[in-house]
Amino acid sequence: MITADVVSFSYGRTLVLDGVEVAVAPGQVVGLIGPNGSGKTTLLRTLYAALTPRAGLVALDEKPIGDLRPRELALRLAVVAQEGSGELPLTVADTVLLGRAPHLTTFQRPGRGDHRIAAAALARVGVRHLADRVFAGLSGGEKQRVLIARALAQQADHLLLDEPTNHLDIRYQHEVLALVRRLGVTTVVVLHDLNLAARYCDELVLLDTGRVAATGTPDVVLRPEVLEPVYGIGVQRIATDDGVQLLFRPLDHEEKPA
Ligand SMILES: Nc1ncnc2c1ncn2[C@@H]1O[C@H](COP(=O)(O)OP(=O)(O)OP(=O)(O)O)[C@@H](O)[C@H]1O
Repeated sequence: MITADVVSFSYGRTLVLDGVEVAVAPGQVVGLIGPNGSGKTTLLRTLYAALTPRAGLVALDEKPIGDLRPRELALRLAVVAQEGSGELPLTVADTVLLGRAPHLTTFQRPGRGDHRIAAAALARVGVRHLADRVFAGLSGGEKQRVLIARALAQQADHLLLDEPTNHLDIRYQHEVLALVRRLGVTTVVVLHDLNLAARYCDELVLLDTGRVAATGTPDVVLRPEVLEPVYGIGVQRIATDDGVQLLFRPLDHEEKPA
């Protein structure tokens, strides 16, 4: 379980998170949604201790995250961040093997079991054929899938993902999020696509300029009266055989005479 308890954070004097509360129950997939600059990435970074809140507490199973040693944290929490993993001249196979590092002692090399786990992680995101390629030479979508494979190889019981569907084609947007759901690990995922959020998240946290504007199931949060004031866009909600779908229209356009 991961919780953010009345978390505030500032970059310099600018308050970017203001008393944010998030609680992710074991095995739950919680989506962080909200407009550009609303604080999603900043919140995610406080959840994996890359940023220290100015006030409030982030805890993993009720233990303050700041009290966990880096290796302990890496065994519990896998992260697929926006900033990627640098441009080290590593092969894809070696990049994914890095996910095994927290399971090894300082001078221990990955063993056969680690290679098997890394290969299985690559297969799960459909990029096993890229194993011998250099990571830096991959397309954006291929890189994204490899970074997700690295997180899977880490076998942590918490997973934090910042826009994991960025760069992915439509099929892999769904495959990756369906896979995340199937993993059954406690997950926080930043998503821009609200229809993906509707389909794959148990709960959503809607941020608006650093505050929680709404929280609850997709059915509760993804309503025109909730979304329109936050995003400033017209929202139509349609019930289909396949669940709720949202359609969007620019408000300005509608208000202007033809
Ligand atoms: N390193 C930084 N220094 C100063 N301000 C920052 C820094 N990183 C982010 N900010 C500001 O903090 C606010 C929240 O940014 P954040 O990246 O968390 O938003 P976001 O919701 O993830 O946005 P997006 O949807 O555009 O990715 C923004 O106003 C942003 O300009």
